[in-house]
Amino acid sequence: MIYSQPSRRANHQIIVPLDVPDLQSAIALVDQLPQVNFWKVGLELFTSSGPSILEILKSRQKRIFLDLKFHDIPNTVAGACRRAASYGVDLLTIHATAGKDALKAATEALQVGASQGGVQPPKLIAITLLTSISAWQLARDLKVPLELPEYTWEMALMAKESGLNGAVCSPQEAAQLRQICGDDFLLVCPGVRPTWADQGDQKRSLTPSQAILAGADYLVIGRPITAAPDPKLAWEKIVEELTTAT
Ligand SMILES: O=C(O)c1cc(=O)[nH]c(=O)n1[C@@H]1O[C@H](COP(=O)(O)O)[C@@H](O)[C@H]1O
Repeated sequence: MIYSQPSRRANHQIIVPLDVPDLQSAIALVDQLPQVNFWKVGLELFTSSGPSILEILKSRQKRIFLDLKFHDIPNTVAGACRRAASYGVDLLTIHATAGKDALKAATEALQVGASQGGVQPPKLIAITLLTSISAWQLARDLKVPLELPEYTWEMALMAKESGLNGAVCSPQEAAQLRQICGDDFLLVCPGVRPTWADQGDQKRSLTPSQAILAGADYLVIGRPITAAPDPKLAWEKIVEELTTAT
């Protein structure tokens, strides 16, 4: 089944990563692209600058995807999730391969952390398989005997059964995950590349319009926008593509 989203939502469906080395560069990017409603704070920026960027984004009424990709034993993951939930962010990531016990501990810890912080808990979404991994690498390097699509379905289903709100998947798997996991399971797709952008290290990509038509709720699009000669123009081209496609 093909899903489509109302076009007026196009500029709310794009999440732009702040993949920059420090707070100053992050603020400069946020200032350069006031049209962006949803920003992602990931490992590079959080490692260099800690949580201060979160308050800055909130003071500008931006939505926040805190992409820390937790992957550890249940007790450690739960502690990290309690702290992360207290920040009042919208989305938070954990690797599905942390396993069922860690996923369940994470979902429970979010409730505790959010109530301690007096905020709403974030939606917890599981990384199924990084979009930089090809089918060949999955088999040869990671020694996974399942076919790649099946592996991602299994990871998404485990996440759903463990009480998570959604998954991060490549747009190439979005249509099947939507069918398998249902309409109320969030699908967040990185690895999105307009036809005019470089692939970079992404191995399983589709265009923005293909990803939305496949059933993605949100698209994470970084370098095609942030490394473009004119980031504002690149953003507008992608919004236009989404608006005409849906
Ligand atoms: O969790 C993520 O956001 C993520 C998962 C994944 O499987 N692949 C992936 O690329 N990402 C993130 O999505 C962003 C993609 O950036 P670009 O490749 O520049 O569009 C980066 O910030 C990655 O950390």
